[in-house]
Amino acid sequence: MTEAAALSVHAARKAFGGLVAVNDVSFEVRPGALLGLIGPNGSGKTTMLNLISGALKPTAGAIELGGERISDLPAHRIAQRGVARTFQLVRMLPALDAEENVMAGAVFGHTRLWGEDARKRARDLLDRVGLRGRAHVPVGAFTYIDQKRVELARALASDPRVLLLDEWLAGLNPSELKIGIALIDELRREGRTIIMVEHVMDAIRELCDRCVVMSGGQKIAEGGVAETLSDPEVVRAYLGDEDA
Ligand SMILES: Nc1ncnc2c1ncn2[C@@H]1O[C@H](COP(=O)(O)OP(=O)(O)OP(=O)(O)O)[C@@H](O)[C@H]1O
Repeated sequence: MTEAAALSVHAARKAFGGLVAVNDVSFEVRPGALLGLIGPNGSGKTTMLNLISGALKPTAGAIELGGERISDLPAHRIAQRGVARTFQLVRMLPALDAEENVMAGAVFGHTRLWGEDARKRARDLLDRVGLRGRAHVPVGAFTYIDQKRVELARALASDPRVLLLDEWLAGLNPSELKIGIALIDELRREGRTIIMVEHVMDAIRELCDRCVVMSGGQKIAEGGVAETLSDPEVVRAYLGDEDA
């Protein structure tokens, strides 16, 4: 890897029996960059995020965070080193209120805070994602976009070095989508390092510095967004039927 990479993936491979879901994929993310990870359904994107976060162990290859190998570590250690994520299907503790859910991120993640410090961080982040005054509502009572906001706040609560967003914009209506894109844009502007798996191409075009395209487990293209999205192989493998 180059010295400057925040995260680097070296020939990562994940096989589920005979199915190679991620097939020797390599890429890097520079500090402060927002990388889009795109590709058709089943191309291996979520598996790639699972390898980075440690939810799955690579069959081969390695992943480094700031030059240190993390791919041998269990998921909770990777979280402590500074990788936080949101999930394709929101995962939270529905009986707990928003503040408690976000505090959980502060307590278990990278920059560990306790007690009042964690509570203050949680309140600030809830304000930040647009949930001022709703800290004590159980998240089970929230609308879908508001649950997504809580999940984002939870992921941010540990001040992660790399944030992984797995289709965070999926399922939002057009006006919610604008709000969601603006929120991610704010994170980008404040210099967060982000990898976003996303099918919403407008968001990829608007937000990402670069993108990596996967198809059938392999990386088929990588580069600046405009040039990558006009690559004939990308259009054939993905955009032809998804972005018409
Ligand atoms: N735990 C697992 N066991 C077996 N096969 C799996 C497992 N997880 C994923 N797969 C398979 O690996 C392939 C890649 O799946 P993955 O979810 O990573 O794709 P994706 O690009 O994220 O798709 P989508 O855009 O639909 O979310 C698929 O064929 C999927 O069925």
